[in-house]
Amino acid sequence: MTTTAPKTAQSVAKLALEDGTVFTGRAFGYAGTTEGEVVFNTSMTGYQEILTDPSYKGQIVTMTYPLIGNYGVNLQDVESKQPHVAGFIVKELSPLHSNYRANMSLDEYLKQNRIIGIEGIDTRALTRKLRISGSMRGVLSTETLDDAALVAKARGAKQMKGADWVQAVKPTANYGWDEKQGEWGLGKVERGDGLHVVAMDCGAKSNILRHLAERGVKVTVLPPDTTAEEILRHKPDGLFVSNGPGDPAVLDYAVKPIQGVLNHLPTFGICLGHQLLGRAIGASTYKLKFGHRGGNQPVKNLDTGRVEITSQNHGFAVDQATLEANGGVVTHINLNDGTVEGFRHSKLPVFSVQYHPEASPGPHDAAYLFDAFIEMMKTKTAPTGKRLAELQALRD
Ligand SMILES: NC(=O)CC[C@H](N)C(=O)O
Repeated sequence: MTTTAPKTAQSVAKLALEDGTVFTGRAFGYAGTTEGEVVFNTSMTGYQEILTDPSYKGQIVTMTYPLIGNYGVNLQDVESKQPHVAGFIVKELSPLHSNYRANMSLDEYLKQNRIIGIEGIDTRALTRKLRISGSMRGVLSTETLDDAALVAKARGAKQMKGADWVQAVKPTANYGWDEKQGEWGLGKVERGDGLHVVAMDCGAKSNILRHLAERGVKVTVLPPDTTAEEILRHKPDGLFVSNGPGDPAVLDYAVKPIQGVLNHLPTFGICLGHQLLGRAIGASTYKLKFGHRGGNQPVKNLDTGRVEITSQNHGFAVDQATLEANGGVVTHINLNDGTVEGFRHSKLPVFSVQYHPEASPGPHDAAYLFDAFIEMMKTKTAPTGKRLAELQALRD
């Protein structure tokens, strides 16, 4: 389907940052005013998966890749039911889109879902600012165009540090999941037929659950403010803790049930789930200066030295010293800044990664981690870095 966007006059939009910078561009998507933490993502494609990743709640995302929207939006590649970003910034919105699966343009999709966009600003200058000063609060507006008023509003916006955004995206009731990965095909995988996983949904990306279902695992999804008793009532073979938005340091209600089952259940966590598992064993978390968001983050397996290129989206990290002081063994680090990207517990069947093995968007290098989780449910032993590398090699 190819659509040429009607050439209507576009109205002005402004992005104001808390440091006083104001960018002026063209409005697209929905009209109005929005605020959030401004963060950048370096993925070249995958804007639809990024928009619908619940972990972006409360954040205005700028794409560093300069041309966005050329393949439109389809109704299959969503990571949740609707977009969650607080606003969207691109250098150039493609004036036409073309893809056999496209149902609509990015502009139409954002209008329908009430997401405000801005295009035509220098996203490279914006990203450099965020790298140098760190992520900043910002306001995106198509209505209030007074610079001083916008900057004042940005300075009053909610801080990401200390924010519980999980409440805004968590499910309200238990549900089952049976959608599979399907057409992408995973090649040789560890089968989990007959295994039952309880997944704690803090704002889970669909592709994580698809990866589990693809391997034959029965998945029961619970809200994060559950209890250890409720998790165990389902008689699962393992617990999975999902990704999600906001600051992990304030999510005691999600840490508590995890602590209650750690001695009973093999447990795997991704991103926020990794941070919550870290907290559950006694580690602390902290905010990174500008975080890691993109599809090309290099991660090193410390046991083998092997590097994988990973998909990431996080602004907080697990503190290495408190992790190691509480039985955590660091298995992976980020090669850009040396921060913790994965750990296992020295005694318990528990491991987790800060990055996204389900990709969506991003490379599939790390999909073997789902195989490792299935193996851990069978062996009741956390995988060493060496074993992870073996599982990875099986899929090369
Ligand atoms: N993708 C995620 O799960 C993000 C986790 C957490 N909200 C962070 O920013 O670090």
